[in-house]
Amino acid sequence: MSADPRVSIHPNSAVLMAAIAARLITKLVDVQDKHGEATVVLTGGTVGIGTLKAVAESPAAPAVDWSRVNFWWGDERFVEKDSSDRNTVQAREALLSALPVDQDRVHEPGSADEFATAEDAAADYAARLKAAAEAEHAADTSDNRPEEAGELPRFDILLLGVGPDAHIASLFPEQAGIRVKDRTVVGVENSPKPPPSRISLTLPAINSAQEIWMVVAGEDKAGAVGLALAGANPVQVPASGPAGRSRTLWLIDENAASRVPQQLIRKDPAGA
Ligand SMILES: O=C(O)[C@H](O)[C@@H](O)[C@H](O)[C@H](O)COP(=O)(O)O
Repeated sequence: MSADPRVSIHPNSAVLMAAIAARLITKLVDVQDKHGEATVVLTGGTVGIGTLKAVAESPAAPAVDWSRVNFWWGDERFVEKDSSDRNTVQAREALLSALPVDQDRVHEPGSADEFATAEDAAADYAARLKAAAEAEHAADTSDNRPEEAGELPRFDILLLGVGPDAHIASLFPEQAGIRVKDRTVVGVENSPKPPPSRISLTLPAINSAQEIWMVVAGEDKAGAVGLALAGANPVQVPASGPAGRSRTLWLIDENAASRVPQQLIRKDPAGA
């Protein structure tokens, strides 16, 4: 389990999204130098999508070999595939359609015109994650190759937005999804944030990631951020649950940081 979460505070949401984009580009280049490819788990939401737009506008974006980036989503709305409500549609419009990505490496969760229920789409997404884990395991020639492939491929960076109610992905306070420990993906039928039907990685799946970046802006999130950094129970405060294997980074603006007790602001060692 990673050390305590680190916090990097930026003056406003525009600077925050540009800074996250710069970090993401650099991190993807570093991971590709080490592994030959990189895997990022994207999030929906204002900051999540705004960050992708900032990547698209960055002159440094071509430094990443986008044909060797694997894209997954932390959650998705269970609606028609081409609906503007889809996180994947918004991600394609913001960034992916402008990049030379390998479509075989873009793993979109299922949609309502492909599956009968969110639960069916969740089972399919879990199966595809497991297949990716097995392919990665088979290709691993390193000395520290694990015995078993496991259920999930290596997630190098996993981005998470946070709702005003402290939800992450589509895991909401006190709902069944945040309590699931024995599955990687769940269907959600009663999301308080519309649309109601969704697919979500579970907290154990989220916490399999090497690095988790919590990307949050706005005064309306300050309470959730304060409770999460104070270590509240993840069932009541899902944003308190994420803990990356090597790093958990809160990338927030000053408004979102406004109700975090100063002693809980453990600066990111690299500085803001
Ligand atoms: O599908 C979704 O709705 C998102 O994945 C969700 O978890 C989002 O990240 C938060 O609700 C924050 O969204 P905002 O940044 O727009 O408040």
